[in-house]
Amino acid sequence: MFRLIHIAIDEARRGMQNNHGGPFGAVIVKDGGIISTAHNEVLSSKDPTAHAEILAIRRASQQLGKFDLSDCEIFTTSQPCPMCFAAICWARIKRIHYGTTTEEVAIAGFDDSHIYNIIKGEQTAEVEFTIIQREACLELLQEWDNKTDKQMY
Ligand SMILES: Nc1ccnc(=O)[nH]1
Repeated sequence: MFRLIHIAIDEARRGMQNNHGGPFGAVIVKDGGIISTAHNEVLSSKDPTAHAEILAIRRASQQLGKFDLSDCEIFTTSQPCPMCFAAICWARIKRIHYGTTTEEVAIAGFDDSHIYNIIKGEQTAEVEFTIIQREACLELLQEWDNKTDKQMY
């Protein structure tokens, strides 16, 4: 348990020292064995979605050859941001072990809490939403619904 979070911390530190991104690391574990490790690579990969948890999920899925990680747990140095939490939900990971909280991460300059507040309806997003071509997009959904060989995930 402690060993696994320390692997995430070491990974985060390595990424931070190499200027790959912020101080974040993650490890995905199955039956006590490490499936993947990752650190934040937002800066080095110029990818705003390259959070440690996202990269760890991608690598674990590749490693295990499946998108369902319900038999895995994630160890992450900080409480996942809403994007990563959503990715963890899509991956069906059932247990998150984290070190620092969203509030502590915000103090370090990484403010996930405002996104959580937007989702909770406590703050308005600085993003505009407009609905366009709803009928055409509904048609697309209907096509999926009618598809007989679809694979749900
Ligand atoms: N929990 C996290 C916050 C920000 N970036 C990350 O990679 N991870």
